[in-house]
Amino acid sequence: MGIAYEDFLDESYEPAADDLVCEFHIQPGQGLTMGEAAARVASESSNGTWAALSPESDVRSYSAHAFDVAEDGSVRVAYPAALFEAGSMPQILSCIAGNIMGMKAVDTIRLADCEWPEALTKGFPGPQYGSAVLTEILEAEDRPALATVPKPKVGLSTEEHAQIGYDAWVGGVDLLKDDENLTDQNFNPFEERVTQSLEMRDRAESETGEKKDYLVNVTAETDEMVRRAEYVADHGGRFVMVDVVTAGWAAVQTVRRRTEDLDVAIHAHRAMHAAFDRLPQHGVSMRVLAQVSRLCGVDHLHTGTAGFGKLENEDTVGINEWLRSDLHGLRDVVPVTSGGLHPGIVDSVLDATGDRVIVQAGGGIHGHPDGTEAGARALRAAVEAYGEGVSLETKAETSPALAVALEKWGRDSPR
Ligand SMILES: O=C(O)[C@H](O)COP(=O)(O)O
Ligand SMILES: [Mg+2]
Repeated sequence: MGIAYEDFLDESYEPAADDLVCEFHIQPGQGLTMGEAAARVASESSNGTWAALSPESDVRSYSAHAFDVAEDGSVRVAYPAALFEAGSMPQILSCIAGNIMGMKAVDTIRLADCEWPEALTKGFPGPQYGSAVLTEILEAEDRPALATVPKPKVGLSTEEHAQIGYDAWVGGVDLLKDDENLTDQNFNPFEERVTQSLEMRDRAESETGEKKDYLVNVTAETDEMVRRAEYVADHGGRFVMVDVVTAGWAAVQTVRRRTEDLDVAIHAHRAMHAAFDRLPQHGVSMRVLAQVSRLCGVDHLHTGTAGFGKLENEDTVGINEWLRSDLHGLRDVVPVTSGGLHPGIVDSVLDATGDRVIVQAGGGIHGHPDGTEAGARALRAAVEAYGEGVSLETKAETSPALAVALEKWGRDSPR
C-alpha cells in the first residue's frame, strides 16, 4: 500500500479520542499551497518522507492527518496514539517538533498548541505537589509566595550568598533561589552553598516563625543532577531547581522520578526558552513548553510577567490558566512571575496574573537603596497591599521600605 505526502491531507478527518492533536501555524515554502505544505508537515512528522513509498505492509495506521487547513496559515494535525512511546517526551517531541522545524516545504512553522489525550497524558507523572507547595511546604495560603535570586547572579562567595538569603528571608521573602547560571563554580561551590544557605534558612525560620525555603539549582549532567538532588534532600532541602530547557526533557523526567522518593519539589527555570518561542511565526510556543513541563512533572514554572517586566512574554495569562486547568487528573503547576519585577509594578502584574503565583524579584530587591532586607520588606509590603486592596502609595505611608522603592523605581517596567 503506497504512501505519498498527499495522503496525509484529510480535510474531513475527525480526530479519534486518543489522537494527539497539534495546532501549527505555517508559512508555506515557495511554490507550495497551504494544503501541500500542511500535508508535508503531517507526513514528515509521522511516517512519510519526501519520496513516495511502497512498503509491503500497511503502515497507514501510523500516519498523521492534516485537517482544518486555513488560508491564514493555521492547520491542525492529528497523530495516532500508536505513533508514540508512552512516557517518552524526547520521542514525542522528535515527532511533533522534529525535522519539520527545518524543512524547506515551510518557510516558517510554529507549534502553537497541543491537545493532550488522556492515554498519552497517563504515561507522565505530572507534578508531585503543584500548588500544594504553597500550603504543604510554604505558608502562602492567602497571598502569592515571594522568591528572590541574589544578584550579582554569579561571583558572590558562598558566605555572601547565604547572608543575602538570610537578609531576604527575614525581610519577608519565602524562597531564596539560585540563578540559572549558578551551579557549582569555584567561587561558590554547590555543597557548601547548600549547607550554609540551609543553615541560614533554619535561622530565619526560627527568628520569623515563618516557613522559609531554598530553590537549589541542581542543573548538571543527569546523573550529577540526581546526586545533587539527593544532597539537597539529605540536608533538609525541600526544593530543587532545574533549568529545564538547557538540561533537556529526558533529564527532567529522570529528576522527577528521583524526587518522588526524596519528597522534594521541582522549580523549573526556562532559560533558553526564547530560542524556541521568541519569534512568533516559528519554533515551539511557550504554551507548548509549559505543557511539556507539566507532563514531565515540574511544580513551579517561570511563565513571565504579562508584559510588565524586563523580558518579552508570550501570553503569560493564557499559559497560567492552562497550567491550572484540568489535565486528566494531573496536578497543576504554580506559575512563577519573574524577570525585572520591582515593588512598583507588583500590583499591575497581579492584576494580570491573579495571586496564585510566585512573585520573584532579584534586582527589584537587592537594588533597593537600603539593601536586601529593606528590598524584601518593600516587596512583601507591596504584595500585602495588593491582598488588602490598598494602593501601593497608601501602603507606603506605613512602610518606609516600600516608600523608598517607589521613589527609586516608580511604577514603570524596566528595560
Ligand atoms: O532567574 C530569574 O528569575 C531572574 O534572575 C530574575 O532576576 P531580576 O528580578 O533581577 O530580573
Ligand atoms: Mg535569572
